[in-house]
Amino acid sequence: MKLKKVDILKALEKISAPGEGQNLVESGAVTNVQVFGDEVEVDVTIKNPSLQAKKKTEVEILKIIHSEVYEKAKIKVNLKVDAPAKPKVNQIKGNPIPGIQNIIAVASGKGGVGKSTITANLAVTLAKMGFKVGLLDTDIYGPSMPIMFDVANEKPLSINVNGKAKMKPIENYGVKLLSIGFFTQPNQAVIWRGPMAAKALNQMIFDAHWGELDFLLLDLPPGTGDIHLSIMQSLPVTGAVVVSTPQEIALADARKGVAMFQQEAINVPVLGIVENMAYFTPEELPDNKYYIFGQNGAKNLAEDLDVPFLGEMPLVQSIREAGDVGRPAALQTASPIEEAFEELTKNVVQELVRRNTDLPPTEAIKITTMAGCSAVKKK
Ligand SMILES: Nc1ncnc2c1ncn2[C@@H]1O[C@H](COP(=O)(O)OP(=O)(O)OP(=O)(O)O)[C@@H](O)[C@H]1O
Repeated sequence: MKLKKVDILKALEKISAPGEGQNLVESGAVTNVQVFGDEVEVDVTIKNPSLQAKKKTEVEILKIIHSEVYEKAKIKVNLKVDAPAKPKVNQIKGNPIPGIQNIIAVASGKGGVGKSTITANLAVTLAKMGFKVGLLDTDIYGPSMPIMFDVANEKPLSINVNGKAKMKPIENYGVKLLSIGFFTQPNQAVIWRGPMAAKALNQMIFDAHWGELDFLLLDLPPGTGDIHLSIMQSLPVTGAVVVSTPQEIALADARKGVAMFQQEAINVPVLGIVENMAYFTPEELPDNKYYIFGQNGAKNLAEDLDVPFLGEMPLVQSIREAGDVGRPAALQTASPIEEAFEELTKNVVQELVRRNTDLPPTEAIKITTMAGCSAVKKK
């Protein structure tokens, strides 16, 4: 059968690209149609860059030509994306903290997805790379950093700095740590509410002697509550990392987490999404992977939301054990876990460098190269 270009165009007038009002022909999305006998080649350019939109457009083109023109037509779709340039909205809030170059907030929508584990391991990996690192555990509901860093019984001392009393962070594995956990009894329910918690946090930031830091990591509480809003508004947060497992309910909450950072009142650039517990690997069978929470969920979410995918971390028993005994797993030298955390950390730094290049040069953002990462051997 010999197909006609005009019939193909007429069929394409019946569909539109996701998120675009006009039909494919009217909007100018179809840039070329060629027919050779029963073969059709359609060039189309859409604005929505998500994988879903691309797939949907392609499938709809095939369907409409098969149903309206010729059911055995051999169709090739050449799909391009021409996303409108997003305005740069990366505005740093709050006053810069003298000596602290970059503040990275680590968040998750859902609790228990491994946000604190990822934060602790990012911190020790950055320290191993030669960066000066601080970690502030702001999780008022379940501060876990004192245990993860094996300093649960320590109390920060008050020191005198230029005539002012300052709180001295506890240091272990090259990371300076302050946590709400240092100021609460282990068995006491934490019922600090918004303003009080925000005040305590502000003290740990502004009345602490952090010294010079390349990175201050914030372990945020799970969810998207008031405490997040006040932290983000009072601190010059350089970027946010969102942790999720590949599971549907975790992803729905991670999506809310990303939306929180991107909303106007907060407006913190999202450095990317980490997929934790991406698959289970038994220690004795390191090549076996079991996708118990589903496969690539966070990776697909990152693509869908058009934010960077920073990497995946397997579910490994020794990561949990290392957290429980207070020695983050990334400290196990020459292990696959150490390598995986190095890869993840490099991706975070790379995204941060990219963000900093885009951002206005404020005091809060100074790291503009990955020089420090050269300490880590490339695979
Ligand atoms: N990749 C992993 N492999 C094995 N165990 C993990 C992994 N990531 C986290 N865990 C374990 O899962 C549990 C929950 O992790 P973690 O406390 O880091 O989560 P969270 O998201 O910070 O939780 P919340 O914010 O609700 O307190 C911990 O016991 C931790 O050791």
